[in-house]
Amino acid sequence: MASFIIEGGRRLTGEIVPQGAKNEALQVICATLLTSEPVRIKNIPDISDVNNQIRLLEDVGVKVTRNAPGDFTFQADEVNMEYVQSDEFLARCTKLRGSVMLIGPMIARFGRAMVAKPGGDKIGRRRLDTHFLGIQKLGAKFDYDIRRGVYDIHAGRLCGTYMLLDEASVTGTANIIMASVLAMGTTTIYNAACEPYIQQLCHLLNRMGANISGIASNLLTIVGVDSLHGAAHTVLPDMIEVGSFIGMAAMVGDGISIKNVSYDNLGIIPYTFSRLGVQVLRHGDDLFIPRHDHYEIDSFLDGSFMTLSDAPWPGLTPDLLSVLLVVATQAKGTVLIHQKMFESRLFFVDKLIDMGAQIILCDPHRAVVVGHDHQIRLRGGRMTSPDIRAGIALLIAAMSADGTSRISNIEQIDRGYENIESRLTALGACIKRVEE
Ligand SMILES: CC(=O)N[C@H]1[C@@H](OP(=O)(O)OP(=O)(O)OC[C@H]2O[C@@H](n3ccc(=O)[nH]c3=O)[C@H](O)[C@@H]2O)O[C@H](CO)[C@@H](O)[C@@H]1O
Ligand SMILES: C=C(OP(=O)(O)O)C(=O)O
Repeated sequence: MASFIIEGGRRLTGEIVPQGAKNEALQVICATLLTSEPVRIKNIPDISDVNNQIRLLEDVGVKVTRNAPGDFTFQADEVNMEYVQSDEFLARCTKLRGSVMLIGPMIARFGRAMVAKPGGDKIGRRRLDTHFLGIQKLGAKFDYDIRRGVYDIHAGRLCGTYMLLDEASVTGTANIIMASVLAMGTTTIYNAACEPYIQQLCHLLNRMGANISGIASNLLTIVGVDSLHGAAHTVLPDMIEVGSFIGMAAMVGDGISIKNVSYDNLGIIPYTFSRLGVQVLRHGDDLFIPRHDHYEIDSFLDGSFMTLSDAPWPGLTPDLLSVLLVVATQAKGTVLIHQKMFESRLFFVDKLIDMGAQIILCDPHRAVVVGHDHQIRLRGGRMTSPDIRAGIALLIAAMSADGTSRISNIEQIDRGYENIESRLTALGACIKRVEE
């Protein structure tokens, strides 16, 4: 276990470059299993979730070559399907959520996959119905092994079909797409998730020879092909990291440029920060966030209180609500943060309340934040990072606070933010990593 010790009150200034997107990298790495030819992927972030996913592929025999930092070639020409069934492999899969996306490509190409309960953030129920129902509809059979607690999935060649997903699950959609690209006939997925992560996966698969149309919409049509070939791909900047940096710059910045953000793929994120009164200035593909000594939360046109809530893309990603909530603690005004998708992601507000923030946790999904308008500063304290996004939100709170803070369980932050302490220290933060 490691902790961060943070000296609060420093103003940060300079330029920062976002890493490649974690959630996209987790998908496209799995897609390399769909061909025996080499697939080269650039801008892969050096974070623990993605490194674990790469290790899983290596474990099953995929040849992984590191061409340069963040630039890898994967070649799945000798996959060991015996090892996929081992307890050792299944235990490793439970370490991260992304491992669940090995099912789609494995069942499509090898007719066999195994899955135990995947890991990832402990943020409430995270069901897999959408994944399983979709892959079953394509013709796969699921047997549950009670003794081992794993699903054993078998199939001959999958058959394309129409399906209306019960929810626009991100990893579920990715899994079904990867299962259907090699199926016989046409698959139509309605109520598909369409985050940039999914769009990027589809573009890569098309470059590998797949036939996917409807990309960026919630209606995808996939005409199955007999085989896929090698291709190259570059992962987009991580929009959640960009959003985290916007929030950080608003709270503790003295003028911060966020470089090469791929603005068109940020969707509603910049606008959402502007609703809290944060100025997000666009210069080409960079963002500039000026120093904010004061920012004021908007109200709706009818004068009612602002609400920020998550929704499937192109709505607001749930992964930024924790950061938005922290930013609101120093704004002028009141906002309701409504986390609709996950039921255990707002409990971290207790720590912010201990630091002096004015927050009412109404229920597990909703918190009302009454901003201090910079009249009262947060106080440093001891806290633990319950999940990846609460972790970064607490780090931002600690950087803005008076005094010293200690955040433990920072392995959660390491899951999704590359080398965060040195990147923020380069901007003027005072953050030290200590092993416990
Ligand atoms: C590895 C990865 O890519 N993880 C992301 C992925 O997780 P993941 O793919 O696991 O999340 P899902 O999209 O499946 O669903 C998230 C939760 O939201 C609920 N739900 C989902 C869709 C919907 O329309 N309504 C609804 O309520 C689901 O029941 C579930 O409880 O998408 C989540 C939702 O953007 C993000 O928080 C995660 O960072
Ligand atoms: C919830 C998240 O990740 P995961 O789905 O990998 O747990 C996240 O990235 O905020």
